[in-house]
Amino acid sequence: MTLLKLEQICFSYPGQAPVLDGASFKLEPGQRLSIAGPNGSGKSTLFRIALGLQMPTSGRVIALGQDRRVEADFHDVRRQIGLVFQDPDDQLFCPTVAEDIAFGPLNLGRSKTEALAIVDQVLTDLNLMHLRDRITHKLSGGEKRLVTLATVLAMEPKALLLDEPTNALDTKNEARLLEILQNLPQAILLVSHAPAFRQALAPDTLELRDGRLIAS
Ligand SMILES: Nc1ncnc2c1ncn2[C@@H]1O[C@H](COP(=O)(O)OP(=O)(O)OP(=O)(O)O)[C@@H](O)[C@H]1O
Repeated sequence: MTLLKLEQICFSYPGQAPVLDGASFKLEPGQRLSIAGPNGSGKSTLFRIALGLQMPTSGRVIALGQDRRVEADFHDVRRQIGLVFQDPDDQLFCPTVAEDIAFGPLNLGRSKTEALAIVDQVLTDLNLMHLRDRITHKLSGGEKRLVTLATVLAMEPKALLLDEPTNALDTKNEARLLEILQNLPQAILLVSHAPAFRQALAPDTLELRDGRLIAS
């Protein structure tokens, strides 16, 4: 089953020229796909539309085999397709790292013991156990980014939408993140301005130009 299919998406912010003007793509299970395009071309907007955080003016969002039209249609989508936001501060809101990672599993109905076991497992997998009890807002930018990925992986999604995941990472952590992502089973849709990172993780690239996605 195709995980995500966007068909002919059009979208404008009020009083502005259209950002998206017939953008289409699809993401299959296990697929790795990049979206490239200049600043302001609409990449983050496209991600938000894919998860129902913004509604398109026209076009179809088909996720996990079903048409998604209204807010309620997207609750299940957001559980199964994890978005790692461009800015970690949009995603981390609990006092500690462990609480932030536990939030998703608790929300899905896991017990506190189960959620804490998931926290430890995800942090161990990402080699981040040393951050477990840190105050989230006091983490460095790069640490926040890795914790953000942990919060999403804790939900065991089928796909990851990654918006500029290498932002704020030093060379060593960028290489570590790449290795982690390369070994994940999930489908990945990557937005990145770093050509080498795209090439290594998801060389199959669509270019967002004039509101449309074109194979490059
Ligand atoms: N909430 C908003 N209200 C009005 N305009 C917005 C809003 N969010 C984004 N825009 C505008 O829409 C356009 C697309 O923005 P978007 O963030 O989707 O681009 P992007 O391709 O992700 O950019 P970047 O590569 O810089 O992250 C830009 O011109 C931006 O200024």
